[in-house]
Amino acid sequence: MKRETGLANVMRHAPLVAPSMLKCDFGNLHREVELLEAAGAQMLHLDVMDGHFVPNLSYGPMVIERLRSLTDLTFDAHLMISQPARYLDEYIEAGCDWITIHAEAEDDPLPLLQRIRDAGRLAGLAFNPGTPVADIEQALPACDLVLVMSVEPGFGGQAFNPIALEKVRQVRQLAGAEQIISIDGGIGPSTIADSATAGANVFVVGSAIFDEPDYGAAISDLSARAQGTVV
Ligand SMILES: O=C(CO)[C@H](O)[C@H](O)COP(=O)(O)O
Ligand SMILES: [Fe+2]
Repeated sequence: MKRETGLANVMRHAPLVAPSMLKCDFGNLHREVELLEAAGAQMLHLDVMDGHFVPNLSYGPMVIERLRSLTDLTFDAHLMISQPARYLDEYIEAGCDWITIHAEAEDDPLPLLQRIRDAGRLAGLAFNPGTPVADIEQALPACDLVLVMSVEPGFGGQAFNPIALEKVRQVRQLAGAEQIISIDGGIGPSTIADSATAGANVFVVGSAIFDEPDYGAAISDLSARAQGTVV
């Protein structure tokens, strides 16, 4: 199966639920990927943490490269790392399809976003709850994806910060209907519908999938809520 990295994939399937591999069983990654594929997941959100930009460590390009050999699902890499310019090529070579850097990690994200696009990947820019939309506005034309953090980055299982809803609304207004807007942190049955109404079309979900016994049921329920078919 050919991997789809283009915007068309999102628009065809929107809204998309992106399981966050921060909350999976790291001792059994192959099994987790199989379960997610069987559950109908179309992408994996890969949270890369360096213990410096955020106070937590997760995994890096070597683990992602091994995951790449296990699945054709779209890889949505969320780089919570300092100096992303220094490490970017490793994530490109590891097979990440969407690559998101943090606005707080780069004074001028434009050259990096361009490097990601030049590599044929989707270029994403993430920003924290404390960062105003005005700080990323200039970079919007260079972004295939804008990732609005609805928790402080670094850990799964945190409570959703509703400040993200207003930011999603602002980004949607500034960037238009075609923009991929992802929301990340504390997304679950009680927060996904409001996030969709605000204008998000990709929903990163860790706890609300991996804490559930049936990943397929969880993803179906969340997708239905995002589409407004469950109230
Ligand atoms: O980027 C992240 C944390 O920095 C994760 O993607 C996010 O927290 C997902 O986990 P949960 O749904 O449990 O909040
Ligand atoms: Fe994330």
